[in-house]
Amino acid sequence: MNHIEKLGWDSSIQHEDNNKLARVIAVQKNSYRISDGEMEYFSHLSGKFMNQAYSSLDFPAVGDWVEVQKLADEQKAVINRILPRKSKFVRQAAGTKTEAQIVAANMDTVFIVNSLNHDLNVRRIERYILSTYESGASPVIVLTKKDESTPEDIIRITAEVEEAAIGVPIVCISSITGEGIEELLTYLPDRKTAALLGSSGVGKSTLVNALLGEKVQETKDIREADSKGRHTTTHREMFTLPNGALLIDTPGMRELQLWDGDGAIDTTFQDVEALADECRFSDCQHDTEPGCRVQEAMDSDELSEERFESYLKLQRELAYEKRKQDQKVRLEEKNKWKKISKDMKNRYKAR
Ligand SMILES: Nc1nc2c(ncn2[C@@H]2O[C@H](COP(=O)(O)OP(=O)(O)OP(=O)(O)O)[C@@H](O)[C@H]2O)c(=O)[nH]1
Ligand SMILES: [Zn+2]
Repeated sequence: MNHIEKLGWDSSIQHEDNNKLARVIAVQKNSYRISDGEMEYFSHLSGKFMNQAYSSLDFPAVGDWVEVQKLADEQKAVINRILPRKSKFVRQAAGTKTEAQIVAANMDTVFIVNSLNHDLNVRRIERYILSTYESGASPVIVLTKKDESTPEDIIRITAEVEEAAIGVPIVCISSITGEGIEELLTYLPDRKTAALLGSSGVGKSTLVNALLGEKVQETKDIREADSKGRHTTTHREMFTLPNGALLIDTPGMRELQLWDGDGAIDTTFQDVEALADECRFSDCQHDTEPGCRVQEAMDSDELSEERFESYLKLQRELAYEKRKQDQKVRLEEKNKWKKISKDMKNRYKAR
């Protein structure tokens, strides 16, 4: 097997020189740790790359495949470009600015991690499922801390989640006792990439350690004892598991804003969409129209009102985000041309 295949490279994709390929395994402040499956390199972006990067989405993220120039003796490399992404999980960065951030790239599966024992919010899970479909990956729901939950709680919570996650696998695990880990591994085959996503404290890093069989990720208890007061996973990283799968750990997200929404809402809310298809009027607003199948389903408790509310809310939010993005794209396009024309003027002056 080729070295880069160990990192999940799909060898059916032709590349002029496999020796120039590497995968981003960690993003630090101004550098990227990359691997070619044999060796790790500290790398930075080439000048040309920097000149052509206009938005945060143009910069490398964990899981990205990059084309590089290696300086093997020094374990350093220069990144020349990012290869097209087959999937990417995008979220709005913290703060108020509309700046998108890629949390993980080129993953096959997203593990939506939630803890069974506190603060489980099905509406938030719906949001994550939607974003996962948007990302181009398949969702799997992981409910952690099974060892701290009663069998009754597990049954009740799983049923609740099932209702909001139609067709999405659900796995209950404990990283302490190892329960459910075997089942989870069936979603983590050799050379496939998965990303762990979920709020802070749900047990992502503990799971990584359990899967690796060693402590590589600092977990909360250690961090709390740490006098420096660090309290979140500071560097997200990609790990190769003993079975050959690749796993991306990400820092906990407080909130998840929606990004782009093509078709993802239909998949996430296929039950609601199927009902809506049966309304008498094709432009039914599911409000007070006669022959509304959605209202009928809510009256007979076939569909929960909370789920329908959530559907409407996410739809509104998507429409809002879409407008905001369109505006941003227009602005970026304008700035890009401004920059290009300035570059040209400078070059002209230099002659
Ligand atoms: N009982 C029990 N506790 C767990 C389990 N998994 C994680 N924990 C505990 O939950 C706390 C948070 O776990 P972390 O792994 O640090 O959570 P995280 O999701 O990585 O958090 P961030 O890095 O902030 O995103 C720690 O105290 C863990 O020991 C589990 O399966 N059972
Ligand atoms: Zn209707």
